[in-house]
Amino acid sequence: MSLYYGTACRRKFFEGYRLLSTYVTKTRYLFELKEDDDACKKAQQTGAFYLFHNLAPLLQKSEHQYVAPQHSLLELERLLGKFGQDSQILEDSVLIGCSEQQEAWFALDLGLNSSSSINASLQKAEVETALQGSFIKLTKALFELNVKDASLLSTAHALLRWHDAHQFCSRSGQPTKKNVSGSKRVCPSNNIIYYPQVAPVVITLVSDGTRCLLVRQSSFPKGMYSALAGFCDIGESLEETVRREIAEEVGLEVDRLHYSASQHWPFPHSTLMIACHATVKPGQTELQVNLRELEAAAWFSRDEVATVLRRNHPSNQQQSGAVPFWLPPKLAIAHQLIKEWVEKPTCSPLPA
Ligand SMILES: NC(=O)C1=CN([C@@H]2O[C@H](COP(=O)(O)OP(=O)(O)OC[C@H]3O[C@@H](n4cnc5c(N)ncnc54)[C@H](O)[C@@H]3O)[C@@H](O)[C@H]2O)C=CC1
Ligand SMILES: [Mg+2]
Repeated sequence: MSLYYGTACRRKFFEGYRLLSTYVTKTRYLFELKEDDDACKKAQQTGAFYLFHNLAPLLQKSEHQYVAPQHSLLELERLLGKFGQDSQILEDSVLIGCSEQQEAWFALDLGLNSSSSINASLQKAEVETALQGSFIKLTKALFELNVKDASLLSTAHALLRWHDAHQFCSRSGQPTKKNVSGSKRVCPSNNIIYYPQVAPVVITLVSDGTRCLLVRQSSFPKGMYSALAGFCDIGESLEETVRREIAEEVGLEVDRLHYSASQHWPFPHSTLMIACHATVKPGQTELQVNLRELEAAAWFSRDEVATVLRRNHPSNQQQSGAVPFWLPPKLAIAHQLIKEWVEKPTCSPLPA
């Protein structure tokens, strides 16, 4: 390689290699913890724990924003001791990631009563006082945190909820047993393995070239419009789901579509949001809104959407009186999709 590459190129190659190496090392470490119960137990000794109570994460208020505090195993054992509990509840913790220095991160719910734990759940208010924080519902917490913590807590929430809801084998009816990391549950009577489930959902911003289509479900917060979303049916490709959802919900046929990005979304259950841009043929834009699915759907110009993005907050809407609706918050992939459309009007579509 040195024969053909100059010094700058070589440096770049090795810098790239170093970066990749850190990521690969971390990924392999997490893989080992998921597979090896003893290694995972060992990692708990030096790891950090994020705490939940009935699926609400513990947050502490710092100067300008909320932070998700970490606790060591020792601190947790002290806390449990203070409330007269033994450490068995720690068996319910789930692995959610690790730092670059290979400090493993776990999540533990102190309020859920799992079948593997003989402990009664801890009282929320007492734990909040002891830990100088508050357990805040995820629907609120996510929007108060930085992106890294929001993503970590949303993973933790999804995994804790999945374990809470899958404690019994659907074939034998017997209690299933979680492995130490929480990457699976096994039924001891028939060895069936259950893995945490994710439901794929496509979210599509439809455009006719100059306008984009925004829709409202009756369950959305008042005044909020978003892109079209829908769960993938069994047997469908993503492209087929996009075409079906758009036809079902607004009666349009997709001409072209291209993938934009994806995001894990914890509401109402764990979904993988797959975001796409789609176009319909000019002249074929008449909406036939399916009122069983949507409350409203309408075309909006780029200028209208850009204005709403600039003022995007429900309270700003009331103050100004001029903005007729608002859009999902920055954290939601719908927001990114709409922003992308406003900012990159000329991105070239691929055939559907
Ligand atoms: N992160 C973001 O930016 C956004 C996320 N979303 C999420 O997308 C998801 C899907 O959007 P919808 O328009 O509601 O989907 P949808 O158009 O497929 O309609 C929902 C209906 O689909 C059926 N369904 C089929 N498979 C389902 C499954 N695995 N789980 C639950 N219901 C299933 C149910 O009857 C449900 O009432 C929602 O969970 C919503 O939270 C929606 C908009 C923005
Ligand atoms: Mg939908």
